Amino acid sequence: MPNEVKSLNDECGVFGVWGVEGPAAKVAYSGLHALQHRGQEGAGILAIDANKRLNRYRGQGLLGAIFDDPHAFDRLHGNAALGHIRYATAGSHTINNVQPFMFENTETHFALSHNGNLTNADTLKEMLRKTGTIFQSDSDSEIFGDLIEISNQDTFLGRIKEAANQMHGGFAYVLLSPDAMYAVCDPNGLRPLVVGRRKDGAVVICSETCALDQVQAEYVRDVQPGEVVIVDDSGIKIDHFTEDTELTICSMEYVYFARPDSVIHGVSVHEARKRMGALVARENPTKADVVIGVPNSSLSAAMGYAIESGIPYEMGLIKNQYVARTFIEPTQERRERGVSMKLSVVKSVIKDKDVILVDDSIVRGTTSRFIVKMLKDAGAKSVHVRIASPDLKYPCFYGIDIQKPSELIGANHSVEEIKDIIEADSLKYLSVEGLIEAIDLDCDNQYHGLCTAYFDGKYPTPLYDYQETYDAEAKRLHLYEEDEVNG
Ligand SMILES: O=P(O)(O)OC[C@H]1O[C@H](OP(=O)(O)OP(=O)(O)O)[C@H](O)[C@@H]1O
Ligand SMILES: NC(=O)CC[C@H](N)C(=O)O
Ligand SMILES: [Mg+2]
Repeated sequence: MPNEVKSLNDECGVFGVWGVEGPAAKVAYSGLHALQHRGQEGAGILAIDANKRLNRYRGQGLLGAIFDDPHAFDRLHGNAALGHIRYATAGSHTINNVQPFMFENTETHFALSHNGNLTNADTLKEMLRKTGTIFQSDSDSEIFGDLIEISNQDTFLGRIKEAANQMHGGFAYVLLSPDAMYAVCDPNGLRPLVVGRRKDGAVVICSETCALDQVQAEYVRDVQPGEVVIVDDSGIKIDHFTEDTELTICSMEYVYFARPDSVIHGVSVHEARKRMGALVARENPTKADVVIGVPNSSLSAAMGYAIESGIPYEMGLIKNQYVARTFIEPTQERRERGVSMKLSVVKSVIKDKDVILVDDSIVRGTTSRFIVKMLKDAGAKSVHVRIASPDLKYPCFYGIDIQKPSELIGANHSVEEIKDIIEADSLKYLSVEGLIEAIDLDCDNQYHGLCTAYFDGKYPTPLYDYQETYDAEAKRLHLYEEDEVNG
């Protein structure tokens, strides 16, 4: 496994490219490299050769290490390729679950890469099992391909649409067949997916615009909820599998997951984070000597906080560049070890100072508890923790690995208790209204275009297979009652 430390699990990255002048697999590799922050558990690239055969190379760990094998690209010929970076939300951490998945039983063979999490995967698997489907993995992602294979529709596009209508939850899929590349986005657009075009005419569909930049592709458009985008030698066509759509893209993409140089639905992630930091400062004015961020994800928010408050921004924490993200790590023990190997204090910045520590989120509390202690050990007079997103109390079922409320410190403790647990002098979060204002999507639906369920429990869809377990655990943790009290 990679030398990776992350407290919030990432979301998976997908990258597809059609019509490259030259080997498409190399373009996919570059694109996936820019998406590595979205998952560190495994990666794969598949290419379609001149004989329309699918060839794949995949492995566990970081992309660079997997493709360091001198023979990795030996069979990856052709002008179209599909890649995936995995961070597991469903299924085991095994090589069988590393994507792209290949489907070669039908006359139309194809491959797929998925970012998201299906909320009715168990029900669909049960149904598929009865039709005789033999699964190649225990991941939810392959279900789309299995549904396409059993569909009776006449055309491949018809089969894609029929299958997409049976799935619920978060899904941003890219599919590749010898005839075309397709992008399919769930009716709420929970996960990001963008289309771009290179100078050689090749079309790219991937999770974030930072990967478009990496492969010199110009942004064309975001894939919208319910859409099927079809790319073939005649160009890009837009279709849809449903018109019953409502954009509620994951707000955590803006808070934490996406790279700051990405733009999602017209909003720069870096600028949104700066506004989150500025608003948390405005909502909770506090006197202090320095503002510091927690590299990497909260640096934009810390800058925004410093500018708004007028308190100098300083580099109080250093991140070891050879250790990766913490939330993404699959076990708590590895997360804790990860944080301690990852961050260190610049003592001259901290000693005898009242410090504002800005982080983008508290999930399990591993990171903040550790950092506050480090800052105090380095001589900080006081440490005021400011979180540039609201208190994270509710699990996510759409593609982030926080499915159990019991894992979330915010679900189990009040803000006052969390402040004591992390031994901070004070602790404040951004309000949900502040978060919506900071992201400022150009969307006037009831959700302002965002899924904020992790903070307010307002899930934009039914939870299907997860509903019963969620209800039981939420009741046990008194989440509903607390919200009623809070009005
Ligand atoms: O409360 P916790 O469970 O510790 O999780 C929250 C922390 O995890 C994330 O950073 P992470 O270390 O994953 O990645 P980063 O280096 O990209 O900021 C996030 O930015 C918080 O710092
Ligand atoms: N983070 C993701 O998008 C995960 C994809 C898929 N659900 C898996 O577990 O592999
Ligand atoms: Mg962080």
